[in-house]
Formats: sequence, structure tokens, C-alpha cells
Amino acid sequence: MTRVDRQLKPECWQLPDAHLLLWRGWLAEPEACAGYQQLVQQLAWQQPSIRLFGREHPIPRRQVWMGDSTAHYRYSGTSFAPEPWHPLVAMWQQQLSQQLERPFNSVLLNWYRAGTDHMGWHADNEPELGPEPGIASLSLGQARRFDLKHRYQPWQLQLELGHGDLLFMSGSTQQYWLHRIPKQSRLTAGRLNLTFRYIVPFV
Ligand SMILES: O=C(O)CCC(=O)C(=O)O
Ligand SMILES: [Fe+2]
Repeated sequence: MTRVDRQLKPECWQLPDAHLLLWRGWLAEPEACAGYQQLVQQLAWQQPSIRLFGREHPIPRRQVWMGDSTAHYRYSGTSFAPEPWHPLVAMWQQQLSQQLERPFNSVLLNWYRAGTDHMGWHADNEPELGPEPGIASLSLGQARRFDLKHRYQPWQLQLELGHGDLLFMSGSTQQYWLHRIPKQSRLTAGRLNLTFRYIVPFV
């Protein structure tokens, strides 16, 4: 994919308290396909447990935390050191920082092996992300539904994130809106999602 293609206008929504931009096909088909295969095969996928109402539950998907060594990530009371950058992911990180004009020093990769893997309602509002985090989310593989709902108003939005699509969430989105990847049990193919973030370094 050329630079010119990537400057295509994104889709955007006039949503109160949110700022969302979506570039369909930010990665061209061959690059997206090769990326999916490489990352699924080469990364050390984990299934950590999270504590919910006093009980430990393994997350319903696989994940890897990757980034600069200073970008620690706190999850369920524990601080995780990131895996070193995979060269392909490092290349996308640089392209995204340039296009979106902001630094990203880490990425959470989620692998949904089939439609039964999912992620519940949450916001990416951890204190180490700062007050108005910019989150760049790149999807590869099976298209999945991405739901958003306002925390205080009866407003919802459903998007579909497809192979190679880039979604950028910024401004007050994480403060006012929750998002999730619901189960779609009939889907059998896998999907990868990479959320590039900037974590205030932990020294
Ligand atoms: O898989 C997705 O598209 C969403 C991932 C997500 O919300 C997250 O990593 O915080
Ligand atoms: Fe999220």
C-alpha cells in the first residue's frame, strides 16, 4: 500500500463526547494476510487470568503486551513488562505515529481464535494512559462487530472492523464511552487486533 492510499479520507461519526476515525483497508490485503499469519505463529500468546468479583477467570482470548521496555502495563493489580517489538509491529507503530502525529510506545495484541473468543465492556482508561488517550486499533483477519455505548446516556453504535481496518479513538471517548467485541459464536475464523497506545513511562 502506498502513502497516497493511506491518506484516503477516514469515515467519521458525529458522536457526542467521542472522537472516532476509521480508515477502511489501511493495510492492503496481502500485507494484512501475511501479518496475520506471522503474528499468530511467531508470538508467545498468553491467557492471563483477571479477578472479577473475587474470582480468577482466564481471559476469553489470547494476548501479548509489546513495546518499549519502560512501558509497563498494570492489569488486575500486577505490572507486566512488555515483550520486545516484533519488526512488523514496530514498522506499523512508526507509520501510525507519523500519520496520527503522536507517539505510541506500546501495543496490546488480542487474538480471537474464533467467534466464541470475545472482550467484555470496558474503556481504555487506565491512569498510565493519561487523561485523553489516543488509541489506534488495527484489525486483521475475520471481520468482527465492535460495539460502543455511552456510560450515562442510552446511546449505542455498532461498527464492523474488517481485515486491515484502522480505527482511531481519541479525545474524551474513553471517559464517556465503553466498547466491546461481543461473541459471534457462528464465526469460525480467527481475528487479530492491535491497540497501539502511549503509556507514561514507569521508571
Ligand atoms: O479487539 C478489538 O477490536 C478491541 C480491543 C480492545 O478494546 C482493547 O485491546 O482494549
Ligand atoms: Fe479497549
